[in-house]
Amino acid sequence: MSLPKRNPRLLSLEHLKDLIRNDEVDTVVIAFTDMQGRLQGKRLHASYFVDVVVDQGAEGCNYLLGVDVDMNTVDGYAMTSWEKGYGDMEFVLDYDTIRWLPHLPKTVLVQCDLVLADHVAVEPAPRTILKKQLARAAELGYVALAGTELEFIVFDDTYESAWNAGYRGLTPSNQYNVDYSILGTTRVEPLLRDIRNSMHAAGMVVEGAKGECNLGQHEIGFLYDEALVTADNHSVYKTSAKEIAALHGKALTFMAKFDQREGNSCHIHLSLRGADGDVVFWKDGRRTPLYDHFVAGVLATMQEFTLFYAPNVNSYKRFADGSFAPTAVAWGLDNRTCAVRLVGHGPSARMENRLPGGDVNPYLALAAMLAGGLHGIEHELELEDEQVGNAYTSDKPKVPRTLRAARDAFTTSEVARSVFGDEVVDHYTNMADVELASFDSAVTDWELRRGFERM
Ligand SMILES: NC(=O)CC[C@H](N)C(=O)O
Repeated sequence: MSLPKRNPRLLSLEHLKDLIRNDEVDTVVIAFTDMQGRLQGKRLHASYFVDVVVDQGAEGCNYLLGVDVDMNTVDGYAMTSWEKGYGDMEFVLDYDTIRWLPHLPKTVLVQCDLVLADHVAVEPAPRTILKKQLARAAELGYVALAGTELEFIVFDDTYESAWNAGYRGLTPSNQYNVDYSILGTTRVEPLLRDIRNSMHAAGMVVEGAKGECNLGQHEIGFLYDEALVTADNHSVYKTSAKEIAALHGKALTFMAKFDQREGNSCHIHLSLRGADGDVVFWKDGRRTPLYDHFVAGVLATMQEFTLFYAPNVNSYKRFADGSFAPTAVAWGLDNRTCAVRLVGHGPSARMENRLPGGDVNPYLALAAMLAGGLHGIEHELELEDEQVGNAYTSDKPKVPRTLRAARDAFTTSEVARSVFGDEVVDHYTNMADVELASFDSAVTDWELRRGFERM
């Protein structure tokens, strides 16, 4: 077996320079993925990119790793604050990530790492966090292969009208459950096709699309790749899908739970390979001890690392019994009621983590799965017996039910502190604290509906 090759539709720097010289590219977006999983960065004129940025790099304010989703400056972060003057961090362009954004005219994207003035990596940056775990895996002789499966819900409203309506009374693009429905998905095909074909041209291997259960819910699947490539692709796809929906006059959401029907998941598939791509999870027709230790480690750390799988208040609304989203920390063979489902055999043997929702940060979730799995390998953790039958009604340990519970489990986790480091654990604990304080001060429409007249 060999490892996945670099996608031929990605561009080299030399090729990009030619395209700019021939005026086929006039805009270069440089961006990194922030804590919330968003692409943040700048649009550069292509000539400025070639003449200046390729040699000198670019900077951005370090508050980008210390704001909430509304871009409010908030307290509690060690690396960035008013006291520290909110200085710059450097964008280090990763020229292995140059790609077309085909839905935008003459535009390409370059993804970035973040370093401080002294060229030290910014520890709490999601891409840094994943790279650190990939380096740990490499030290042990392994490469991580991964795939992420994002679900989303499409509405026939624009983002602007949805915002102005307070997200009430929106029209989903399908009126009924379109799970696997060809007819139902054909209704949304102009948008889905545009996303699939754009992402193909952007250097991803698109498998296909299928309908899902909630009204207007769909999923576009991509082939697995090395974990960093998959996380990069995931970030680009998520932003592009929203941009393309907007071009179609529609809005789509990846939020974990839009309403009381099925939520949006982001199942993550992961396996290890040897450094040359050799299969290490399967031998002589069965799972290897290494595979079992890995899965045992993911399960052992699942509650402590749930903050990285379910980062928002809303993420926890998804964990409902009988919803295909997990509530039990259990593993099973092709069992969709468990948080961990083992699928495939031989070279395709892999674990599926069903915990993450569409709001997950792929770098953090992949880092958590790797950190947990490597912990299992290093400590040769024994894999418990598989869950047979319905895990929802089993007596298995439960997935944390709230962001507060996940935050407490994360911040007190010795494993988290040893594998991610105190700086990272404290940073993301603060992120959870900020979200919780904001949510605790909000009066929800649920409270108004119950309390305004009748209490
Ligand atoms: N495809 C599925 O298994 C459905 C997953 C479900 N939508 C969830 O939120 O977890």
